[in-house]
Amino acid sequence: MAESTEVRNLVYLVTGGCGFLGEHVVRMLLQREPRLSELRVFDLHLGPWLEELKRGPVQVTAIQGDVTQAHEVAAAVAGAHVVIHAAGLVDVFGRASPETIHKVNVQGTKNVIEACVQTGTRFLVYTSSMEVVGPNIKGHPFYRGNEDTPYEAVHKHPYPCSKAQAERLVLEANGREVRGGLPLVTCALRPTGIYGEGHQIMRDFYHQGLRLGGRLFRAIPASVEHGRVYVGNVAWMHVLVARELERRAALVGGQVYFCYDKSPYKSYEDFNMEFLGPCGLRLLETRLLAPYWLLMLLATLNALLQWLLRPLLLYAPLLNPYTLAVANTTFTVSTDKAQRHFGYEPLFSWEDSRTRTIRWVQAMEGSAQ
Ligand SMILES: NC(=O)c1ccc[n+]([C@@H]2O[C@H](COP(=O)([O-])OP(=O)(O)OC[C@H]3O[C@@H](n4cnc5c(N)ncnc54)[C@H](O)[C@@H]3O)[C@@H](O)[C@H]2O)c1
Ligand SMILES: CC(C)CCC[C@@H](C)[C@H]1CC[C@H]2[C@@H]3[C@H](O)C=C4C[C@@H](O)CC[C@]4(C)[C@H]3CC[C@]12C
Repeated sequence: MAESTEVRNLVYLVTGGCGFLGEHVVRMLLQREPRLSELRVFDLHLGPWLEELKRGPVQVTAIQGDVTQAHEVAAAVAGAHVVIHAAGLVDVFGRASPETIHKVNVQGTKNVIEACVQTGTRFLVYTSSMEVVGPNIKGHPFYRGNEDTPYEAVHKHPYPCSKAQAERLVLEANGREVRGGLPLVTCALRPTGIYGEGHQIMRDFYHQGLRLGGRLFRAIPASVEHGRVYVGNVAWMHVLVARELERRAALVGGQVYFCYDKSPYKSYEDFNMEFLGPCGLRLLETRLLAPYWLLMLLATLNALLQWLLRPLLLYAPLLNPYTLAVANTTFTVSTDKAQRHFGYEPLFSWEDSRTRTIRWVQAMEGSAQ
């Protein structure tokens, strides 16, 4: 809990503050940023849970707004000391058009940067993604890499393209003069696959398992490692780096940091089973039944069906050629840059992260327990 002895004089703005990660960032700020006086939560869709937060010592201001609307962003940013820009359109399933993804993720980020410059806000943390690096569509493994590991980043899909462009804009804006004459200080955090309470895809896998009589079928070889990080630790990294941006501006400004913790390196499905297993699901081995070529065929068929059905309905299953390539390519990070630069240590151990996530799955409606 925040210590009451500190002077509360800082105003923070969290864009996307009602999303999966955003909600954790909001709650973490309230618990762990003792200098906070006002927390502005900006989102296209406001969550009802915000109401309960308004009873604490920090003024919580809910702002229903759209990052693609420059004037709405500028109004929300004006007077804020720090902006954590987590709003984004996370879509690798073809639900939104490439134009919409670009508008929200790239134009939205431009609007946030310009708002900081115009209104005099000096500190900006951007939630980027591992996808600005990879996995690339060539299937090159990124094995326990760090921020300096060379990798052929090839962006074709609209989502990673947009995250890479937005990240570049944020980093290039570091040092720009903001209203009042002082320099803007920016950095970007790159989470790998985030998991934890509120994770929609985990929810989808769980419900799919229940529909299949408590079974899930292995599609990805167990040897493919996929980087995962607990949402509470990603939120903590945001809070910590936001706090340190002023004190360590010369070191942290313009930098990128992978988000990491002590979560084990496993395949995407084996990792999910760490939570879904204790909730009653089993992962069945089907390598002989579903070889890679068959999965690719199904993924391509899904893409074709999506295109054919688009005039009638939205068909957007989890499996498509892009998600198959991401899930089927090793991408894991091993780094201590955030620890060296701003003293980050994971707040939640792997055991805590696992327990919290299992409890959340168990509490879901229709639980197998
Ligand atoms: N989930 C992951 O595994 C993951 C991994 C790496 C990076 N990220 C990044 O983290 C950020 C948060 O992702 P998330 O998983 O919490 O997704 P999410 O969809 O749960 O949250 C995104 C939030 O942004 C809001 N938003 C979308 N369009 C908006 C707009 N036009 N104006 C204002 N708000 C808008 C949504 O309403 C939502 O609340 C994103 O920038 C995403 O790219 C996520
Ligand atoms: C082959 C299928 C059975 C399995 C499909 C799983 C697939 C939906 C998963 C696998 C990997 C997941 C992505 C990965 O964890 C990292 C990110 C980065 C982040 O910025 C946005 C989400 C995303 C793309 C995950 C989406 C879901 C993926 C592709």
